[in-house]
Amino acid sequence: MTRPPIRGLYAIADTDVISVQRLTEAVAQAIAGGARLVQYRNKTGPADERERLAQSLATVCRQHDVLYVVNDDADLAAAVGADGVHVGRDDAPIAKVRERLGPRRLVGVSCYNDLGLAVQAEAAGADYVAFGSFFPSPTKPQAVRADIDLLRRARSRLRVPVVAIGGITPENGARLVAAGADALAVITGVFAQSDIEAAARRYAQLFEQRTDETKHSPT
Ligand SMILES: Cc1ncc(COP(=O)(O)OP(=O)(O)O)c(N)n1
Ligand SMILES: Cc1ncsc1CCOP(=O)(O)O
Ligand SMILES: [Mg+2]
Repeated sequence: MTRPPIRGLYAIADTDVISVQRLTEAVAQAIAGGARLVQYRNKTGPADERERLAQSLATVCRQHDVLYVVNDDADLAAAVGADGVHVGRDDAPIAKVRERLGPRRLVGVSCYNDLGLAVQAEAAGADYVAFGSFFPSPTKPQAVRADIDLLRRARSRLRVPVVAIGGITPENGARLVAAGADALAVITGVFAQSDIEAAARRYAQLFEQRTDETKHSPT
């Protein structure tokens, strides 16, 4: 089966934002709203709970043919049959993760505001790179800030898909898509909302229109 493309709403299900009791249902709602990728981000839970939830989200994502990525932990990603793992500067190096997961699973890499890091990540075998935070993030207020122009430069320099993250709303997200973001990674804007499905739909709609800056009017 061919894998869906890395494009659209990338919903990050963070257990600091959504309770473990509601997590699986919340992810199902985000998918119903149009999320095309899901990441499981659990920085604090005990090991048995982390694994149980990782498995539960794997099942929901598989049922809906949505890409499923585990944050930080390649062993957990492999254990639950996830599509891939996302790693940053405090996590295992790309080569180690690739060795652990083999050639078929996705490896996503945080590149913050650094195009050079992304060029290196692509050369090292990353399947996508992520930049941000583009806006103040309620989840990671101390995150380094990235400039929207970075997306344009990344788009023209890289072949791998480019993900934007950090404080993204349906309003400010349109500018990121227009500048070349293939996917918008969102926590608060989806999972801290009372109607998760409706919130997800507003992001998904940003990918339904052709918003890129090369768009031209008919002559
Ligand atoms: C899609 C996406 N982009 C960036 C991050 C951040 O990863 P990292 O820098 O490793 O920070 P933590 O999320 O682990 O705190 C991400 N998780 N997903
Ligand atoms: C994990 C991460 N890395 C940079 S910002 C961020 C958090 C994004 O969450 P939110 O969508 O709530 O700003
Ligand atoms: Mg990490």
